[in-house]
Amino acid sequence: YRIKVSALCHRALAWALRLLRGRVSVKSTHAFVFSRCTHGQADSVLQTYDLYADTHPSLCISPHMSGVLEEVVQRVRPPLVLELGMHCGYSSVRLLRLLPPAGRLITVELDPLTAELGEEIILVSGFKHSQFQVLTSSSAEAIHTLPSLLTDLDEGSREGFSLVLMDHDPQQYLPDLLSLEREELLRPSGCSVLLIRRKQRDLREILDHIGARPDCYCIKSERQGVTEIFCQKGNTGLDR
Ligand SMILES: C[S@@+](CC[C@H](N)C(=O)[O-])C[C@H]1O[C@@H](n2cnc3c(N)ncnc32)[C@H](O)[C@@H]1O
Repeated sequence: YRIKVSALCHRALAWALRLLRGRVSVKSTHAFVFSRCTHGQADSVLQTYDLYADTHPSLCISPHMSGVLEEVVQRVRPPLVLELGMHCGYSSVRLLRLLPPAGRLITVELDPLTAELGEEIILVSGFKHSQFQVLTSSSAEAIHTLPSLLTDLDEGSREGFSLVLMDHDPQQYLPDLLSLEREELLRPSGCSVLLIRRKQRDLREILDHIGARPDCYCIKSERQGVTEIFCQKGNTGLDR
């Protein structure tokens, strides 16, 4: 009983602190993580982020969402991943940590300062530029530059992305998915697209579209605010 009360008190205190501290601050998130984590250790960087998010407002994906994300990365073992909405690099580090040895992440962030600080955190986590690339632009602009970027990669990666994480602007989810399809950037053998839902209505438009295209898409799972859709030309709609 005492443990339950103490856990409740901790949660109430964390909630009150987050409320008092108000808006999300990229600089304060970066400064906290940079100064307190053990440099070179991705696990320490993630733990420090979690500590920060306990008592400050944060845009990073939640621990439950992280669990779903990691499960998908371990299952898909993607050689090439696209992340739309890098923010301070929290989900980027979660992705990079579990990629196969030759795996590569391309991550997109609209805000230049956020992109710069997020990139520094990814480097502090011990990852190298041979493993990831940050594109500082809107997702729509980035997608247009991707075909030429992919031609410089190895043969396996040139086939396209086998995992895409969308956690940027929900109004862009559908237009960006359509652009990725048009530019033939999704791996023909199949691509998992993870959609982060923060508000109930976030996915309405994209899910309507997916429902109307069973030849190309199926919904694989919807858990903890993360929806996984599987895209494949000639999809039979059967569970994979
Ligand atoms: C919710 S945060 C992403 C959090 C991140 N996935 C994590 O867990 O650490 C959304 C980020 O997407 C960026 N963003 C918003 N609209 C965008 C767009 N159209 N293109 C690229 N980035 C965008 C924002 O600047 C913000 O940093």
